[in-house]
Amino acid sequence: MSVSVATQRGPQAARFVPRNITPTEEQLAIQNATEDTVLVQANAGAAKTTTLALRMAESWTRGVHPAQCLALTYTDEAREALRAALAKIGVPAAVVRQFGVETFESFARSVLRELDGAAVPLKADAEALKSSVWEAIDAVADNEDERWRDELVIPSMGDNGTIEAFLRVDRNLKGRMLLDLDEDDGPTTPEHAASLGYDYTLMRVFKAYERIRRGGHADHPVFRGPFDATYDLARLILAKELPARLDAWPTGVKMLMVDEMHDMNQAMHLILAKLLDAKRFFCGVGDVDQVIYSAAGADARFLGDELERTGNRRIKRYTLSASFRYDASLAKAVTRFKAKRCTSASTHGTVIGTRAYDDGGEMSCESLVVGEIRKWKTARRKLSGFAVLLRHPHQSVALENALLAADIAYTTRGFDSYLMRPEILLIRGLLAVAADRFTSVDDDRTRRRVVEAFAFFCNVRIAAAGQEHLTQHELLELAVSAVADNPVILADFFRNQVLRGVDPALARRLTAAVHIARTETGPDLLAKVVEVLRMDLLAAGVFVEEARREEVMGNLRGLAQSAARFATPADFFQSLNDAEAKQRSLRAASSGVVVADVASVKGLEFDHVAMPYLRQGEFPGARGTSLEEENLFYVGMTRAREVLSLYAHRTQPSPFVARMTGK
Ligand SMILES: Nc1ncnc2c1ncn2[C@@H]1O[C@H](COP(=O)(O)OP(=O)(O)OP(=O)(O)O)[C@@H](O)[C@H]1O
Repeated sequence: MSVSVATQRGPQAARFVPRNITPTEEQLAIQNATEDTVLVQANAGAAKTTTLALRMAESWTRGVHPAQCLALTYTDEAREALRAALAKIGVPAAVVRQFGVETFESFARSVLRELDGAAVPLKADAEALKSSVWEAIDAVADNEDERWRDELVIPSMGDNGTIEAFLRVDRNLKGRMLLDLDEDDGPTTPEHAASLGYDYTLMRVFKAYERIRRGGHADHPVFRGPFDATYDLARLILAKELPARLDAWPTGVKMLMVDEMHDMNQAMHLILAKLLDAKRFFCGVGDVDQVIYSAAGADARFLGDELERTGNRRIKRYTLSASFRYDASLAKAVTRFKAKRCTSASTHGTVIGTRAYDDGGEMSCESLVVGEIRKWKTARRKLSGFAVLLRHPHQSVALENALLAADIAYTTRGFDSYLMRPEILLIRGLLAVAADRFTSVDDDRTRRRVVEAFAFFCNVRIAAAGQEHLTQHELLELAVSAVADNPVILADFFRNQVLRGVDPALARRLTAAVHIARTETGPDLLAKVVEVLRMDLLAAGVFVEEARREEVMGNLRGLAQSAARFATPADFFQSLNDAEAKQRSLRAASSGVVVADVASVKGLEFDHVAMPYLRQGEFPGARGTSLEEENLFYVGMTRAREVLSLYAHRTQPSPFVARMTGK
């Protein structure tokens, strides 16, 4: 029978004594655990990250150099949360810096760098990967050896929906490593694709795409997408091709940790299992109900017995039974919402408030949130302890406007301020042309981004006599800099480069949009500009993901509503510039409230969490799978320490609210 050494020795065995908290018996047991493989599965806020930090600090106190400790996570936010927990329990900043705290991806990149030889370019998003996907589609369409041509559905050029579907398959196949693990290593057939649950064409495209990405070399890709380093390293491990001697491999690491282990997918698991081939301590923590990346293959089973099944380790499970973050009332709400046991050990109270909001007026959602923040401010509480969590970025337009009008400083996480989103910058550019007032955008970086937005959405081809030796990219760079540095020439740039350098139909739409902005006034003006521009078509031309294209339209609807309050387009244009300047000065003066999407605060906590816009069709959103939406909501509500404010639509409230409050 295995008995935890910590239980035998008791709490006094711990050498590291934390600041700010008094560890419980359960925490001390993990802090002192001597088994080599420790797993902790516990509720949100039950001190998983803190206890991992305690374990790291204990090892350091016992003489393990912090650099011999490596903690891996999936996201940068989780990395940040672990470093914050180390600091909170009193580990000196210099020591915190020396601990290895990496994402699987950054770890994989650092290992592969040694093998790659030359640097492999990173293509960070769907827009950057798009051309390679089209190349792969062409390769599949042109393949004369294709045996199941009738089964292929080749999309037409420009169909971003295909790119989105492909990238989803790409991420899922790589996260799950389905093709790599598949015993049936023969050619891809329609039956084989169907048996794995994928579309045949997309599977063919995946194979072609990977050939292109590898450029004919097994071990030196031409580029990598956002999670490709994890996949490439996992493949090498699976094929037993990882060189035995690698300087970048963390041979000297004695302690290995994984935080937020529910984010693990097969590729990450292979890397972890390889790291655990060597004799080193392992502690992993997670919460199966916080799986929000299943599209990338995240699977709660990796918190199960996978390590025992695939390696020669015996798992010792420890528990952290109660949450310290929130009190019994919120723990009860978690029990109701997730149908699981959740208790609290918190010494502070948590108030859950629910307000009904209307579509506009004094009881609009943003007015209510602003009212709550004002109360918080009046009580002299820190604004940075107040987080407003949104399900969709477009919801920030009305909220940011309300915050600016109320002189409340804020920062955004997980998305840009709406003023800096490309579609809003394009509209700002058109209004600047119409009003001939580009000079009143006082930040040159914003002016650059406005000009770039023209190029981005309109696919402008720059003509420059005498500079034919330059590429389009270089010409565009020169044009952008020239206009940003000398804003009075925006109108010339628009007339001579944009209107002449784009498709004639688009030129007509752009001209019509500027004409409306010059000649018309009234509350519907901006909606008309957006309509005549056919922003939906422009968005479809550049954004791969449908959700992103919907965000564009959502952002513009929000902008049109804001515009309705202004007498003329010039006034509205000026108000956006003023808002930007005000946002900067408020931010410089004080750290503000946090406006974030839920995923970007996973692992973090705030004294006050506000969740606005809880309406049917918004949260849960129409798109996501219901379990993932439910997990997102659970992550959001469990970020709160003292106050959780929920704002539910008066006539169409989100069903999640009733489920958690029981009313
Ligand atoms: N023994 C303790 N006494 C009081 N507070 C504690 C104790 N241990 C941890 N905490 C506090 O409880 C809160 C939640 O801890 P932590 O963030 O580690 O939880 P978690 O389980 O990792 O959360 P999540 O599931 O959201 O990632 C933090 O404020 C932490 O400082």
